[in-house]
Amino acid sequence: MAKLSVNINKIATLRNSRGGNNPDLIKVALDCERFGAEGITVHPRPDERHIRYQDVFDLKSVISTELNIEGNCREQKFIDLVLANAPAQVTLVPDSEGQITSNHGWDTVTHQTYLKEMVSLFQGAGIRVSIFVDPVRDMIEAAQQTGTDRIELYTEAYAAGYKGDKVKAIAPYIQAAHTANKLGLGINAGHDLDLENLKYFASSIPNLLEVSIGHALISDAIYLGLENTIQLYTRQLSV
Ligand SMILES: CC(=O)[C@@H](O)[C@H](O)COP(=O)(O)O
Ligand SMILES: NCC(=O)COP(=O)(O)O
Repeated sequence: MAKLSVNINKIATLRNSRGGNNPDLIKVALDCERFGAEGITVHPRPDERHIRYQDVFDLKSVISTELNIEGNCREQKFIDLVLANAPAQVTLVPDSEGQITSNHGWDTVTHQTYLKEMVSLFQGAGIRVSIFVDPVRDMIEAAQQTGTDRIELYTEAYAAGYKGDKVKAIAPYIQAAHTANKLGLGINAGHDLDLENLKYFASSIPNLLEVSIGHALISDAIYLGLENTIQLYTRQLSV
């Protein structure tokens, strides 16, 4: 069964909107674990508009599940943050400056030499590495050449297509998973996964190891409560 890693960026966004400590990010992370999440994901960005760099240090010292730090390794501050905290996993995402949210995977063909260096740097510090990619065969094959442990499939296109034609929407992801499995790459996935589209994704992708979910899960928690919501999401994964 794939693990659920809860992305708590949105909790930090809410907290930062008033400058105080409400909601308390650390308490929410610990509660996510208590309610059944098997990992905590954060995606700090240089403007610290949601997760602050200090949050990562604070989280690392208290959480007991896997910490997954996502972000742009072109930023030296990001590299330093990851190395200083040695999370279970770092996910390399090619954010451009000022981007509202992630909107594409790495071009692992063009940037293969650079990514190889990054993978080796983080693995040398004992950190598992995952590279955020679109479900495209060439990108997955080139990702494997970097020495990465895993890929994270960028699921925005799946989520957008799910309502219209879910069979068509999942097809490139199944192909991508077969390629990754053949190459011995672990498979994570994330972006815009929600209570409606998660079960079909999880049951269609062979050897899915982890999903990271933030926006929809935190939004659902407003109506359903955090404990109930996390349990509903983990239930979708038990396929
Ligand atoms: C890589 C990815 O898809 C997520 O980490 C997403 O970027 C979350 O970031 P926001 O919460 O800022 O949208
Ligand atoms: N890696 C994806 C992630 O952490 C959360 O994405 P979203 O659920 O906020 O779209």
